[in-house]
Amino acid sequence: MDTPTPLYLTRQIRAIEAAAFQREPSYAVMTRAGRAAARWLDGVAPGGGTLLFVAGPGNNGGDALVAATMLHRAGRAVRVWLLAPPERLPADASQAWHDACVAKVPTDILPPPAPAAGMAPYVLPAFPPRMSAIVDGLLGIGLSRAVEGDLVTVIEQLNHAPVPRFALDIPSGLQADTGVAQQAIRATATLTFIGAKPGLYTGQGRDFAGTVSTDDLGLPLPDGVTAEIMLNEPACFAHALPARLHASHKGSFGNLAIIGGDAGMCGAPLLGARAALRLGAGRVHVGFLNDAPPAFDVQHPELMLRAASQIDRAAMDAIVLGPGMGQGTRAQPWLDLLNAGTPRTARHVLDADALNLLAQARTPPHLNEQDVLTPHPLEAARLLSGNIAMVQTDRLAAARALSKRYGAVSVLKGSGTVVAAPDGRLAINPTGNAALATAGTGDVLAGMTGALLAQGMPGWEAALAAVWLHGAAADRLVAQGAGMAGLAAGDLACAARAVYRELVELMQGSPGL
Ligand SMILES: NC(=O)C1=CN([C@@H]2O[C@H](COP(=O)(O)OP(=O)(O)OC[C@H]3O[C@@H](n4cnc5c(N)ncnc54)[C@H](OP(=O)(O)O)[C@@H]3O)[C@@H](O)[C@H]2O)[C@@H](O)CC1
Ligand SMILES: [K+]
Repeated sequence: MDTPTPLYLTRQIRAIEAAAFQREPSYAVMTRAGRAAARWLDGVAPGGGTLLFVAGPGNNGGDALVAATMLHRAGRAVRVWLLAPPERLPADASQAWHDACVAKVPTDILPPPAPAAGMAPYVLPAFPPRMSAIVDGLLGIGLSRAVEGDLVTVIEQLNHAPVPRFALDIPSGLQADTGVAQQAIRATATLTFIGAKPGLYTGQGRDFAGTVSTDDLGLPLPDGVTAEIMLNEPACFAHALPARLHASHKGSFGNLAIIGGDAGMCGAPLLGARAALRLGAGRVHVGFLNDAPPAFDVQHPELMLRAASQIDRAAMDAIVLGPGMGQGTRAQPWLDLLNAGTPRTARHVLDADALNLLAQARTPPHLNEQDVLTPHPLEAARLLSGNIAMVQTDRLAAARALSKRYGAVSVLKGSGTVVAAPDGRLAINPTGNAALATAGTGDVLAGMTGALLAQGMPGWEAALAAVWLHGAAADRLVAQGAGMAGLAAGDLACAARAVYRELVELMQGSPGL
């Protein structure tokens, strides 16, 4: 199994670059970036037409110029639009411009976009005839402020061109550390240099970056740079997946209770419980807060349904609090039981209204690194006494702050779910898609997390595995034609089971489930 992919913040990429520039000329590194880009474009960009390279005022434009020159020399039809005065380019980009001119690459120098939109809108020239793709070398990790003025119009026009767009390093306008973008190139695919960046995978990154490939340009990590953020891949959690020995019984795979289901919301804990069953929990109980709990689940009579008050808390290995729980008087005592001084054995997953109650708690409950919080951005904002914009502006920082404040693993849901541990570990999940934007998928995730905790996985690995499997299940369903629109949360459990089985087979080399 591959080692997990590290994600680097801009300051770390700069440190790697700086160390490299001590050993070799910076233009040699740019040449490698341009060559990597040329090779990549040769493989992914449609042939038979002109590749339009759009180069900006910095070294990202330099990468584009080097790639365009190499492809031109190799006989591909290219054209470069330089949206900056050549005499003001930084040294390496200037060298790349010089080399492009010497090689007689077809180029046009366009007026630099003004920082504030003028009276007349900035209109790009007509695209080259038979243009087959646009290569985005406008802005890279040197993005220092929001995209404004004429550049907004330029990006809009490029985004409207009816051809694929290929971004070099990062789609122009996307913030590499956070995945925030007001306006950015909407790329079909991105080739990122030196190391992958978190902003390509979370927030708006997934929508703008398309398929991401990485070329490390052969640069080693210098002393003092360590990966603080990982891409959540099986290598991050597979070692902790529960083993399933032949001589085992239902007690070997844990007791899980899902507590919730106040009046009118009985479906939520059932969704979680069904998913937990499919992820291997030994016994799954559902404790309903409403007065008339259903006697059994027609779809899954294996589940044990009862009033929440009849759940034997001490017998549980894991408890999920929150699906359909509401914030009524029957819900609060379940949170109070988490106060310091109240003994408990079960690890807890807190979801939905359990999180809203947690946010209102006067005395913070006693949570630890074996417990998992699964907020969406609004719940996270409440937990951090902030607002959604604050959370979404830096999802990594928000997830880290949640874990620090509450002492538990936190799973900040949304595009590019972020998982944080109280000790500072961070991961971004690459699986999942917009089909998950439907009611009940959060209940399913909470149930899956509870199932893995009940089977003894540590909090960090259980959260990573549940998030990855949940997203991979949605990806599989969509690939099979179930969605994007219309995927039902209840569809996820069996797909997650199939993905889980394949993962275990991959790990063990034989059917494990
Ligand atoms: N040197 C090398 O050998 C290597 C370089 N590499 C490549 O270089 C890239 C980094 O290059 P870079 O540092 O020059 O920054 P880049 O992203 O091109 O942009 C800077 C320019 O944009 C401007 N600008 C910023 N924000 C703006 C905004 N909102 N709206 C408008 N303008 C804005 C900014 O202006 P300023 O902030 O200075 O006013 C400045 O002029 C990196 O992503 C990778 O592709 C790698 O291949 C490794 C080898
Ligand atoms: K770019």
